[in-house]
Amino acid sequence: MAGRPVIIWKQEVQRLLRYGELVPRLEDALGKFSRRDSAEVIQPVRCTVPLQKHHGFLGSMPTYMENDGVLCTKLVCFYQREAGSTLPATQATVMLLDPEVGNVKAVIDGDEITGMRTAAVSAISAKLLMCPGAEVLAILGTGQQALTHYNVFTDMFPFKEVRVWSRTRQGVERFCRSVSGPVTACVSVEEAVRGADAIVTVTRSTEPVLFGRWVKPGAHVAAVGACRPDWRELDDVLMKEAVVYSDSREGAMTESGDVILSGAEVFAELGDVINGTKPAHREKTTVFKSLGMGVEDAVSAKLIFDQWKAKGSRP
Ligand SMILES: NC(=O)C1=CN([C@@H]2O[C@H](COP(=O)(O)OP(=O)(O)OC[C@H]3O[C@@H](n4cnc5c(N)ncnc54)[C@H](O)[C@@H]3O)[C@@H](O)[C@H]2O)C=CC1
Ligand SMILES: O=C(O)C1=NCCCC1
Repeated sequence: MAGRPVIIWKQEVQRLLRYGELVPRLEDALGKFSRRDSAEVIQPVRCTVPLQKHHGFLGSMPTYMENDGVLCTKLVCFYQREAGSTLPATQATVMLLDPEVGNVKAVIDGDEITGMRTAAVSAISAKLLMCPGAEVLAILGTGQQALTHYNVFTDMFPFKEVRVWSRTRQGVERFCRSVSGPVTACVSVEEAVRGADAIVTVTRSTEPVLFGRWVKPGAHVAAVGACRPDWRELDDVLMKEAVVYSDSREGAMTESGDVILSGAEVFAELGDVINGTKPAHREKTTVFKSLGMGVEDAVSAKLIFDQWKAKGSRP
């Protein structure tokens, strides 16, 4: 019989997961996903159950990577919170299973994984699609994802200025206090994004907050929020003018209001660019529409579990 699953809590995940190791594994996983070889990766579009009374959704994200011996699923609840709510926008748990026997090997806190792997994939999109010599980054939103995006973007790229905008002054002030590097607080989205080379949208908005008329031609946008078919963060002008990339074409066509409601075409997946089967249009305005994928959680969970076994849990 299989032993009991190990439980890996948030502090352990924070100790074990490092962008330097995570980013190359995510690039590899995105490439494998886009090859659509079912002997390599099986990852359906997220199955979502509405939690109508609570204005939320339960998402189930199973993934099997046969050659890597990884069987994993994430359960994530995400909500449309009232302005001012102190409850989290998302809560996640990741389970790593033994594909041969079927037992759960590890139950891992999913919040840190979701924060770090989402930001790391956005940074990969910028690595592939942002114009060379980018100097200004703008972040719209000041929650969990804003923080992980700030950390990995400033780690991977030499921005001269990072601007941040939130709906509330308190949100921006809290964010500025929580980051370890320089940041410029902005009072409007327009002020934050005018002239920016890279823009990250990490809000819970269900209406467009970023308008194409403010976006510098050639800028790269990583659009992370609005993960329901009737939710928006970007307007039609931006969606139609930009070359649109996504993590999963099927995911974008099923879950992204920005893609579905604007009628924009998804030009390529990030994995297609990584595999060299589609070009990276760095010279054009680009949008990476992120929905989040099970393969990203699966490689993160394997990395954490392998590290946990090698280094042991903290006494
Ligand atoms: N693409 C992906 O893989 C993932 C996407 N997400 C999505 O990313 C977004 C941000 O997530 P977290 O940072 O965890 O949430 P959070 O609740 O920590 O932060 C959300 C931010 O959005 C702001 N906000 C809320 N309503 C707004 C509105 N109507 N207009 C403008 N700003 C508004 C809040 O003030 C806050 O600054 C959410 O939409 C979430 O569902 C989260 C995880 C993974
Ligand atoms: O991939 C994820 O994890 C999520 N994506 C969309 C919103 C909630 C979490």
